[in-house]
Amino acid sequence: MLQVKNMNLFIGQQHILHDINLTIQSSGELIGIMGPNGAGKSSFIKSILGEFKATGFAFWNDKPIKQQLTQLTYIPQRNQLDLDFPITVKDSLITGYYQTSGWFRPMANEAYIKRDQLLSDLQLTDLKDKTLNQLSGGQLQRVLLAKALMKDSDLLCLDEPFVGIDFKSEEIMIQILRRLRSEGKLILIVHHDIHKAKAYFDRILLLNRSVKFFGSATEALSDENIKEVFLKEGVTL
Ligand SMILES: Nc1ncnc2c1ncn2[C@@H]1O[C@H](COP(=O)(O)OP(=O)(O)OP(=O)(O)O)[C@@H](O)[C@H]1O
Repeated sequence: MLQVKNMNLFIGQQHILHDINLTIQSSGELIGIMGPNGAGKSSFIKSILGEFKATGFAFWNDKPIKQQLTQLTYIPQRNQLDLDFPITVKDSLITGYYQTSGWFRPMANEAYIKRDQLLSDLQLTDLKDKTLNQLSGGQLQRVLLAKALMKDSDLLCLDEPFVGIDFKSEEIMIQILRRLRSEGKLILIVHHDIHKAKAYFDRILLLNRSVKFFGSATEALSDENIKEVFLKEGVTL
């Protein structure tokens, strides 16, 4: 269960998040976090994961999230990554394994098996010897997901994973995310494309500095909510 209580975030003089209260009781769900540009969607994810110093509380299964960060998965926006370090796809997945197990533990055989399975699941096997800076946006996003899945966590947070990627990569990723949902994982995805949201998400959190709506994807994206949350800000659909 994810619980966020009285969360407020200030950056300088700006009040970015206002009194966020949210409880997500779930045994496997895809949750979209949506709202107009500048609504605070990324800030919300960063606040619950302790990257931004918000007031209030964020709990995962009744324990503060900050105390269990190594067991949770966060995939930031691709444009926030430094791709200058020439690491290969296959080695990148190994760093994902060490992030959970600790750098000084020997690499277990099962980790290699898991890596090869994930490379196959995300259709990356043919790209395994390429360096990350040789990949297209969609290929790189698939690598980030595969790397994150080297860790076996029950809460996954992805920030705009589908922006600027090819159709095939999006399809491969959504199939994997649905599989994770069926395995009982809670998956939070910051997303902006209203058209695909109903097909992708079970529930949607509409955010615009405060919680505007939280409920089924169909209800969240009613004409009234779209007008209220998105169009007021001048966003064109
Ligand atoms: N590191 C930061 N320093 C200063 N201001 C920030 C920082 N991160 C976010 N903000 C501000 O917080 C507000 C919300 O930004 P945020 O990126 O969370 O919104 P968003 O809903 O994810 O937007 P977008 O859809 O455009 O990515 C914006 O006004 C932004 O300028």
